[in-house]
Amino acid sequence: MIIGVPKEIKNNENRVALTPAGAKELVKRGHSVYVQKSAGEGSGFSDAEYEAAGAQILPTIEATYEIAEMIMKVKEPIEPEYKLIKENQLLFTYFHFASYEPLTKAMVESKAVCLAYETVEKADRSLPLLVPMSEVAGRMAIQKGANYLEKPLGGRGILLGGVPGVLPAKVLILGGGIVGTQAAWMAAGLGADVTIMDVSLARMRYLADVMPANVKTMMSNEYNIREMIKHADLIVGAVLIPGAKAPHLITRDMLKDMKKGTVLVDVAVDQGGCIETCKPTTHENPTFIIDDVVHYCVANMPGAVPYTSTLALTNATLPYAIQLADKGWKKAAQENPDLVPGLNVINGEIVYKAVADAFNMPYAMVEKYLA
Ligand SMILES: NC(=O)C1=CN([C@@H]2O[C@H](COP(=O)(O)OP(=O)(O)OC[C@H]3O[C@@H](n4cnc5c(N)ncnc54)[C@H](O)[C@@H]3O)[C@@H](O)[C@H]2O)C=CC1
Ligand SMILES: CC(=O)C(=O)O
Ligand SMILES: [Mg+2]
Repeated sequence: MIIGVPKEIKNNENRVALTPAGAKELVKRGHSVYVQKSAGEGSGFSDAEYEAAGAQILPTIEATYEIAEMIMKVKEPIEPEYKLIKENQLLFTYFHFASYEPLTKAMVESKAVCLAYETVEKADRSLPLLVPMSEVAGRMAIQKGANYLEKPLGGRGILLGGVPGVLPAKVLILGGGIVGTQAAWMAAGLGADVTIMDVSLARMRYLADVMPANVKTMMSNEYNIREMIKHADLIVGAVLIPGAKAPHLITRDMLKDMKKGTVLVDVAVDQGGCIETCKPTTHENPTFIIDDVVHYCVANMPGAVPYTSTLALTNATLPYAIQLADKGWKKAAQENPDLVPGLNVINGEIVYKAVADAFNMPYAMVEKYLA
């Protein structure tokens, strides 16, 4: 198969979808790998390293899309890329369709095959291609939150761990999945007073077992959330309903009940956000303030730590990329059920129900393409 790896063009997105080591694995199997010039630079991989691994370097993004049967990317295509995508081309990347209707419509119109990292799902319901980036973003959420709690950046001016004789900050985490768990470990390690809210009792039982004593769990419902936000210094949004738009657990009217200088880090912003007032921001302009509450809503947080993120992401994606390249998407999905829910759009039809529902668009059963 001919594989193309374009350079990411989203603001401060320094990750790349394939390392030289990954390129070598694909080339060894007889595939042709084309990497756009300097695509790996932000992650510390030179064009020469890709060439040494058997890949070929192309000068432009246009040439990379033009030649490829499968495009391997990190972030969802953004507007300038829409016109480069070809009918029947396989796109293997994050999409987060339910949060952005123009992308969904553009991919339907392209008649490409969109296989979304974030909805590839194993039999145990885990999301193997989301997990590594959620691990990164969960850990970063506390680094960022601690930073923006500083007074000159708009925060309350409170140190997460406190000091002897002064109480630590209160960290509230909405959603105790991968992001929430990693955020809790980091905040707890710094000495904060942490509460994780989730709707899954089983998950909270697990968390109560493994977390240190400064992490508590609490059922997530509107009543409890309204009470807890009054006392929180840092709130991390980390809920997910796979493929769907995130529910708004914190609504506009709740901001007035928060303390001045509270910091909100809505990691779930890529699925639309679980805080109503959160709108996607960039690493260049990561925050805005509403009602004296600092909002941090960067949709590609791991892009800022590409050395870690590119390796973590490609460790997970490469085995699936190899199956797709060896067999083509249809046979690969027939033989590996993890890939089936990854299919979101095929030949102009939405085949992932939560995406179709998000925009009241028509939905086709994916099975029709796998027969
Ligand atoms: N902004 C960024 O750069 C990044 C964003 N993300 C996003 O972070 C979000 C969370 O991802 P993961 O932790 O991997 O998901 P996950 O599936 O591991 O965890 C989600 C948790 O939310 C819980 N939940 C669902 N409804 C809830 C409710 N009403 N109240 C409280 N909890 C609820 C679930 O029970 C589950 O434990 C996703 O939207 C993901 O795409 C992930 C990586 C990077
Ligand atoms: C998961 C995701 O959206 C990211 O890593 O940017
Ligand atoms: Mg994202």
